[in-house]
Amino acid sequence: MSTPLQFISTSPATNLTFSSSTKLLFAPHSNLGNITLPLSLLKKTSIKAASSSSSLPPSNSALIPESYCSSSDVAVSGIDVDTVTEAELKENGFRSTRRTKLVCTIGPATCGFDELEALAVGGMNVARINMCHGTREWHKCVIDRVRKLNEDKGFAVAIMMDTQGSEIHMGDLGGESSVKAEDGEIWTFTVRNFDAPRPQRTITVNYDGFAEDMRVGDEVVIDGGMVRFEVIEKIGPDVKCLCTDSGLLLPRANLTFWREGKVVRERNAMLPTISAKDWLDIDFGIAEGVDFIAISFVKSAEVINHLKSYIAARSRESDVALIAKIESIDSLKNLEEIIQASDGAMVARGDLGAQIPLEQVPSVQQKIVQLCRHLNKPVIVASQLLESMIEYPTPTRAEVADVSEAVRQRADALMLSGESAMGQYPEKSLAVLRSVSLRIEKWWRDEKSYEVMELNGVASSFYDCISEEICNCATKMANNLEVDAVFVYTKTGHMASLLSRCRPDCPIFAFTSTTSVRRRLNLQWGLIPFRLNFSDDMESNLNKTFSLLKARGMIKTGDLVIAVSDMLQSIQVMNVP
Ligand SMILES: Nc1ncnc2c1ncn2[C@@H]1O[C@H](COP(=O)(O)OP(=O)(O)OP(=O)(O)O)[C@@H](O)[C@H]1O
Ligand SMILES: CC(=O)C(=O)O
Ligand SMILES: [K+]
Ligand SMILES: [Mg+2]
Repeated sequence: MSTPLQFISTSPATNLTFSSSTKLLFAPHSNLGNITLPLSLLKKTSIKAASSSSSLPPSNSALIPESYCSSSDVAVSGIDVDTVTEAELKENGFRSTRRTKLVCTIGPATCGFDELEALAVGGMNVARINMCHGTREWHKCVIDRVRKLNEDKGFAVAIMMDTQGSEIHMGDLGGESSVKAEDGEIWTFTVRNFDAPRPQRTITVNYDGFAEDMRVGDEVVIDGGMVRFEVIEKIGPDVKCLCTDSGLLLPRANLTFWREGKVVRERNAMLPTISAKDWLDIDFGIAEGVDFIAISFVKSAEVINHLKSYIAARSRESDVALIAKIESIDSLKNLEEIIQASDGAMVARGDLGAQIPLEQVPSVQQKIVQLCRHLNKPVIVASQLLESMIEYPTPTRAEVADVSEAVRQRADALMLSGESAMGQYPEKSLAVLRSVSLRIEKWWRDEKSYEVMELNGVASSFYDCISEEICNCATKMANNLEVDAVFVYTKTGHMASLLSRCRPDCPIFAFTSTTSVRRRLNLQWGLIPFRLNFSDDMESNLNKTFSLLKARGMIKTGDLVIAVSDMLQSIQVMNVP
């Protein structure tokens, strides 16, 4: 079997002049040095959006002027472009666009239209809803709002639904947002339900076998160590515990149990990964057409495969991607097969840090990030990235260092949890993630000092193998020739992810004909996804793209581009005519 492999150099490329493209390389970016003034960055964004279309008046409620980014605009131009990326490209040039993607958990602090819009303008690529909290009606409302904003304002925010999972957790504190437990206090953990108000210093637990399974002397660890108790007495359904480490108890916080210095796992092992409530939430997610479902406390590849066949049976059209949350000891034991079976993974450091010693979390994070890249699956680093910003407007130095490390590891995406769900400074937190990402990405490009990762082959067929080689070569050429962008024409998104996996120095413009593929690509490092109708004729695809993007001021004559496609399996190098 032979597949035609085209290696075309179109005429403008035969006399390549690098000077014009290299000038773009390190365009000064006034924001980059500023990681402690997130507010000014957000202001800058709104000015930027307004000024890039100078004839339009700035809108006061919307950060991007309405007429600048209306969906009719998008339709007329024949290409769906993310208005936030477009503004960023125009201002900073290709080389300085952000490569690391940002996920924001939506909660009471950010569920309003204005707040959601501010996050989208601030660079949110994916909105996460956590089914541990809130009602399905509440989540539906958030999904509808994000969709409406995408439609009206030309954003491309994808939606990720995160399942509750069936680990053991506390009840909801009778509506209180938090309760303080102090050292030396005696609290009761119980499986009883209360109709009347919850008695003082009483915590309900969702696991019926709780009182039976506990032993005097066991340690009860809340939310991975935010609060600790020691079991002192068992009385029927009640377990009396002494608080040994004071702290705030949050509604539905996770519980782990330690005996003789080790996590007790037997009882967790008996719980299903996907609970009855999770199945209903998954049905809801499929019906709402969410882009990603993140599965909490995955223990094996089997559950992912099972869910995939369930989704396929329920809806042939559905192409929801499954993200495996790595947050338990069991998931670490079966790491490779779980990631292989999934469409991506999340390093869920919150619960993970409750199950393994905290000092092991950094090396496990690096291992998961690297493994995901080898296996060509997007990976999200999550939890406590900017925890102090729930309360304070600036991050700690240690938090900035943690974010930097995740960017340096070249994770696909970073995630905000409480910072954006219920914190006081959601937009500032996002601005910090954005500016730290940009700064570290630029630093690594300038230094060229990052370790070159030898990537193993991932192809499962000869055809795939060709695609993979094309992407590896295109990346090498793009870096050596210092091109402005790689263009990829991809139906399924696969070739775009193979390019992303190589982490090239320039951004990747990914053209795909379906909206759902485009939104899914939003999670992947360095991809700028566009929706475009294209044919099998690369020459006409390129001409069409060039004229559409030139008309929008996103590229200009002379820009150096490498184009690859998964229809023709070709590589072309050219200057924009
Ligand atoms: N939809 C929501 N409604 C109310 N509060 C929420 C909502 N989503 C998140 N929160 C708040 O934000 C906090 C952090 O959110 P996050 O999604 O990280 O949840 P979590 O409960 O810590 O657990 P996990 O991420 O492990 O499921 C939560 O503890 C909760 O207080
Ligand atoms: C995100 C999540 O579930 C965790 O960190 O535990
Ligand atoms: K969850
Ligand atoms: Mg978790």
